[in-house]
Amino acid sequence: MQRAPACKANARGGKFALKGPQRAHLRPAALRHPQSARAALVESPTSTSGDTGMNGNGHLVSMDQMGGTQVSVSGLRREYKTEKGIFVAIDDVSLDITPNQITALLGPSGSGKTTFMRLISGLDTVTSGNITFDGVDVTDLPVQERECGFVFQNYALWNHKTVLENIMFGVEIKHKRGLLKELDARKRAEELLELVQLDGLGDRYPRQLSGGQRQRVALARSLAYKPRLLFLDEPFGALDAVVRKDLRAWMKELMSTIDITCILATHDQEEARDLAEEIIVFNKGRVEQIGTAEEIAESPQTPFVKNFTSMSSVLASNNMLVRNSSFRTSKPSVLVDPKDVEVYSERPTDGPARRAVPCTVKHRVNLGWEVIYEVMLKEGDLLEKRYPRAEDPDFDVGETLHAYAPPLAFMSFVSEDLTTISKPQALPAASPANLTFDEE
Ligand SMILES: Nc1ncnc2c1ncn2[C@@H]1O[C@H](COP(=O)(O)OP(=O)(O)OP(=O)(O)O)[C@@H](O)[C@H]1O
Repeated sequence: MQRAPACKANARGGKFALKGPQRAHLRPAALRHPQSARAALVESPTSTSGDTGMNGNGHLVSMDQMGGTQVSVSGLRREYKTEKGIFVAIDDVSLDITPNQITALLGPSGSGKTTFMRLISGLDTVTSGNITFDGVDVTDLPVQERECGFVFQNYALWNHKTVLENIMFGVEIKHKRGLLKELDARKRAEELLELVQLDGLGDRYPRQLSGGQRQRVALARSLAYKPRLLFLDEPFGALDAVVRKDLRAWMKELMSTIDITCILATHDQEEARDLAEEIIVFNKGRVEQIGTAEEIAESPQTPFVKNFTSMSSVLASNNMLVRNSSFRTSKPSVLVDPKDVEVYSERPTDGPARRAVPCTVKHRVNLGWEVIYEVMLKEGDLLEKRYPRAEDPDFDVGETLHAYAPPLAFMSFVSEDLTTISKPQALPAASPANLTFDEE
C-alpha cells in the first residue's frame, strides 16, 4: 500500500491565517490585512491575551497553536451486509493526509470516495482500522466531536431561513455544544459572509440566490463551525459548466488564503487537478495511487490510473502498433494514451518511426477550439487523436496515415486490472453550430 509523502510542514499561522504575504492580491476583503483576517474569524474577543480561537475541546488557544488537522488512517476497512453477502466498500486503506491543503479523492462512481469521507468524519463507523487526527485516535469518537464541516453537491441549506440565519445556524450549533464561549452569531455570520464575498445578501432566502451563490453560503456555514476538517463532496456537481469553473477558481483562491485541511471528493479529473495539491485515486474501495496531478498524469502506477486519467485506448498486445514498437508483454492487452501515438501522412524513412503501421482516418470532428480524428488501425482498433485548432494537420476522412508509438507508451494489463475499460469517447452525434462532422 502506498503512503502519502510525509506531512509537509504545518503552516500554523492560525486556523484562518493567511498563507503568505505574496497572496495579498488574492485575498477576500475580510482577509486583506492580517489584523482583519484574525478579526474576521476568531471567536468573540473575550480574552485579553491577544488573538484567540478555540481548539477542538472548546478551550481558548492562541492563534499560533491552531492549524489544519493532520489525518492518518491505517488498515481502514468498511464492509456492508447486502443480500448477496458481504460487500467491501473500503478495503485496507492506509494513508496520511497532509494538513492545510486540499486533497482530492478521485475515482469513478462507486469507488468508495463518499464512504471514505463518512468514515473519517464519523458519519459512518469502521469495520476495522484506525483513524487519527493530529496523532489522537478518533476512531470511536462520535461525529459531533470530530468537528468536521461539509459542503455537499445539493447545498443542503434551510430554505425557510435567510442566508444570514443559515450561517448563524452553524455558529449556534457550535455554541450549544459548548464550543463557543460567547455567542455573537450575527457578527460572526456577517464576517463569514464577507469572507465568501456575499456581504449585502444576508437577508435573502436561498431561492433568491444563484447556484454558485448558494454554494458559497454552504461553504460559509460549514466554516462557521470552525471545522478541524472540511469535506467537499462533489461540491460543484449541481452547477452548470461556466458557474462551476468560476466557483472553482474562486474556491481555489479562498482556500489558498486560509489554513484548513480540506478533503474533496470528485470524479472530475480536471477539478481534482485544478484544486488539489495531492490526489488519491480510488478504485473499488482501494487506493491505486497518491500523488500530485503531474505525478499521476505523467507516471500512472497502475493500468487503472492510466486508463482513468487519460482515456486510453485498449489494444490487443499482438496489435502491429504494439509489436512494431518492440514492446513485449505476456499479458493479453495493452493501454495506450493516444497522445503518445504519433500519426504521419508519410511514413518516416529513418528513426524508430520508420516502423509506423498504416491506419485510416474514419471520422473528423471540428469542435471549433479542437479537431478530433478517429483513426482505425488495421486490426480494427480505434484511436482518438485530438489537436488544438491551430495545429490541425488537416487529414482527410478515408486518408491512409502511419502510426507509431514508442515502447514506453504502452502498459500491459489483464482485464481484472480495470474497473471499466474505456473505449474511445463516442463522437458527438448532434451537430451544434460550431461543430462540423465528416464521415467516411
Ligand atoms: N449502506 C450501504 N450498504 C451497501 N453498500 C453500500 C452502502 N453504502 C455504500 N455502499 C456501496 O459502497 C460502494 C462505494 O460507495 P460510495 O458512495 O463511497 O462511492 P463513491 O465513490 O462516493 O461514488 P459516487 O461518486 O457515485 O458518489 C458502492 O458500491 C456503494 O453501492
